[in-house]
Amino acid sequence: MMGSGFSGLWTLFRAELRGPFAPLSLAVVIAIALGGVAVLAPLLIARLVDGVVAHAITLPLIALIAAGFLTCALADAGLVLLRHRLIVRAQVGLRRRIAPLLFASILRLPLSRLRSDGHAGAIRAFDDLDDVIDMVARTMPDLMTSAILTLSYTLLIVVIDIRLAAVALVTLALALLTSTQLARLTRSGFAGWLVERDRRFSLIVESVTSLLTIKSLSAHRPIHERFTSHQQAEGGSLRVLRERLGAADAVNRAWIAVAPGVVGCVGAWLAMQGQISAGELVLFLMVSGSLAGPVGDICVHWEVAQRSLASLDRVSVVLVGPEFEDIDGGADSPVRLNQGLSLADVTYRHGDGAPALKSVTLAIKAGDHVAIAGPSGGGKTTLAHLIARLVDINDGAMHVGPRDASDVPLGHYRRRVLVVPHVVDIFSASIEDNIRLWDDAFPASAVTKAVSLAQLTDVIGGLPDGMATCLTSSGEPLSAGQRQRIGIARAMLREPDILILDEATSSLDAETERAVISNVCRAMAGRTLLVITHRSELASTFPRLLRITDGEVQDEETQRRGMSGTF
Ligand SMILES: Nc1ncnc2c1ncn2[C@@H]1O[C@H](COP(=O)(O)OP(=O)(O)OP(=O)(O)O)[C@@H](O)[C@H]1O
Repeated sequence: MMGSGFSGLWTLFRAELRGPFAPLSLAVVIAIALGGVAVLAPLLIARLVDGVVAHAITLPLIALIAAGFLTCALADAGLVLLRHRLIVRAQVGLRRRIAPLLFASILRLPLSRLRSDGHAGAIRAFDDLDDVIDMVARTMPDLMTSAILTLSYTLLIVVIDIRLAAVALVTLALALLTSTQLARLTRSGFAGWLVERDRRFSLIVESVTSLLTIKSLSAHRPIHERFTSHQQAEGGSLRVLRERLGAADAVNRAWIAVAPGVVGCVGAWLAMQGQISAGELVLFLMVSGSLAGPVGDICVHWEVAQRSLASLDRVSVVLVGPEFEDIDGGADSPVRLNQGLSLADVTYRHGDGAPALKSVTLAIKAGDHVAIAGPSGGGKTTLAHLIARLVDINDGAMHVGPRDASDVPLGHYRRRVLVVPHVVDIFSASIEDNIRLWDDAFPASAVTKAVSLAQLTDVIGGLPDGMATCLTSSGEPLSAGQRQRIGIARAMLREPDILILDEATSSLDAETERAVISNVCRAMAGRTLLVITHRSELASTFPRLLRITDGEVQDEETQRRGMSGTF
């Protein structure tokens, strides 16, 4: 029932969460005690009824039974309170430990996975995780408590009268069976609904982050219609789900409602025959009536568990899926990768499409500065991502010096080989944090130098809060070109062995671009620099030009060969 995702997640829970499971075990012990307390009240009532029938009732007996009830009620309330506290502790503990693991997993997912699944799935994984934690910490103990109460009441009615017990148990078993079977159907309904919910969520996020485009193109109406159609699709899947849940609930309640009638009639007949006393009949009716409560709860908890299991299927793919990158590998490695780069017969396809790079063979010597140009869609960014190992090559080989690039630990490789994209991701944080990316290992002087190389000193100096200025996630108050220079400063701070600028200065005016590129060339003297550009003036300032057209690379010498470093 619970699939391989469950076993993987369960192993993780067990390995990581010994602490939070301790309160859960206690909650189970309390559930057993609650089962014991629950049967005491009907026993006391039966004692009272039998006393009345036998004319043996006395005031001390009434007082004793009243005191017994009070004790039961206090014990029950105390145990329930304690159980809730333990469950909340377990829930909070599980969330505290598993959510960071999930976040770490998401950061380790290959880019191709995130692209193909869409970002909403990864973001929503945290909601899915909350569902799963609720199931482990709340639904399961609740289910167990209901099962223990059911068992206690069942034992009691079997002891009172086995014939009546058989009648009651058959009706309740039928209720359980049909409702749990129907509830299982709701799991696929939940899965369908979760997909539609994510689609709607993605549209909301994309629309909010693209407000400028929507406003400037007056596209609000069609976008709104798109939302309405997503909403309708989600409503449709929610309706299917609710109908299934409704059917399960109706059948469950019908069985539970019919059970006391059947038991009452058979019991009255047995009492008429003198086979059971009035007290026993009252006790039986009370206990079998109480039995309906936990049985109904089992059905409800089972339905809730179906939703959590649908969430579990999704979160286990992200949390314990097979594809993760070892981005911590070689964290302290001093090995430099400035030993030349070569690609032999390299082919790369995005998904199942046509190859974006076709049998590319090229060699770049250590310390070379090379321009890369070519028509849009030719494969320049793909080559950059491949060299930076943001994607894995399908065929062929890539070497850094004598070593196969894939033999270098990925984390170390990515720290030494950097790409600056033309759209720079900005975090809602200070400029300094955006450049450091919260890495305190860089000295302040290195940050100042990186800022200066990116021609940002005056820009930041002109802001009232300087480096402490907080940016929004869309980069305000910086201009597009200033944001690009934040990307350059990030790279300069990290002093890579191989740096690829992927149209990283495309938003700058010609003069500032010249100054930034000149600084970068100087800083990268003796290290490898690849500059992707659509500007022929910029490309012509490099001693070597690679032209990429339709996935094929042509190596062109520029007329200005020999000008490296004199940009
Ligand atoms: N994630 C992706 N999934 C599928 N195909 C992709 C993906 N990224 C790029 N492609 C395809 O790969 C080819 C090369 O794209 P690439 O981005 O490398 O071109 P480019 O030369 O950098 O273009 P531009 O100059 O416009 O930035 C294109 O045909 C593009 O459609």
